[in-house]
Amino acid sequence: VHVRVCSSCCSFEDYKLTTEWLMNQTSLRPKVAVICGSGLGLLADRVANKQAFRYQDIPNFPVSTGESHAPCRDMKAAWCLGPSRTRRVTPSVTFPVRIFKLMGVESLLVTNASGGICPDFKVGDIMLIKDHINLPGFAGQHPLCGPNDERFGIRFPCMSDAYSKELRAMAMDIGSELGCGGFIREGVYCMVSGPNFETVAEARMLHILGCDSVGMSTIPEVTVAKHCGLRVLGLSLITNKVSLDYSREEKVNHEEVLEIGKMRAEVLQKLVTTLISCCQQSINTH
Ligand SMILES: O=P(O)(O)O[C@H]1O[C@H](CO)[C@@H](O)[C@H]1O
Ligand code: HPA
Repeated sequence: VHVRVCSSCCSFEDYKLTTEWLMNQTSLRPKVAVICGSGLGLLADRVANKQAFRYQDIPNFPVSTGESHAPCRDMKAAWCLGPSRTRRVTPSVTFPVRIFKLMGVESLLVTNASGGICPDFKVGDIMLIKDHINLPGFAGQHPLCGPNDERFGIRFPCMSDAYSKELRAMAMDIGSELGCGGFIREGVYCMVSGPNFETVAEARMLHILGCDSVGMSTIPEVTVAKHCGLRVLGLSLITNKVSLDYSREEKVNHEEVLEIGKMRAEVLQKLVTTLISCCQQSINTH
């Protein structure tokens, strides 16, 4: 398995080859792409007009190496990346994002599971990601490290508006129409590298830093998407409450994360499918 160290480790020709291969395999040209988080693979089941590819069949695509902490996710449906065995800090997770861009995608919907830090959040809430803190990025694990390819974007991209305000407003409206406005929130997502869940001291630090939820993914994809000019919407399902208190007995585990994903699958499916058509419409009318 060839694991790329950062997005610049692939040449533009590598990206082009993969794009051309995919475009020769399908006549579908979606404008919206979706990346599914842990336990959220069912989102792909509702995609109409599906054509599925296995990662290992796609030239240059990062291949998953195992059950956990693997560098990529399965491709479940057209321009819809299925859930990981966990995508995290390994930068090859961003390879598909540039392929989306070259294939004509304009908006990216990312979903993930995360632990709620904001005391007001409840398990099962859906947090629209308003902003993020890229902790691995601070430590030098950044998907845009290395030489910059101007054909994708500029050397020093602005990230202050990484998550589209317009798409967030659209998600809020759709959520209310679908009757789930009561558990849609907005907040700041923080990425840690994992794979362990946070200690109480770490969780307290994240709280002080202004994080509303914490997970181990998404920011590399969003950073690369923003760099190459995609509009991004991030939906984070709060699957557990992060312990900010030593007296709390409950212990978080991955099974619980997947379980809550299943519990919210139907609502998220409806939300995401409606969002896809509204995004598509807003692109068509621009
Ligand atoms: O971010 P996604 O892939 O949804 O997965 C989340 O769930 C896993 C932990 O249970 C971690 O990988 C965390 O990042
Ligand atoms: N911490 C980090 N990642 C997570 C969590 C969490 O509590 N829940 C789901 N993904």
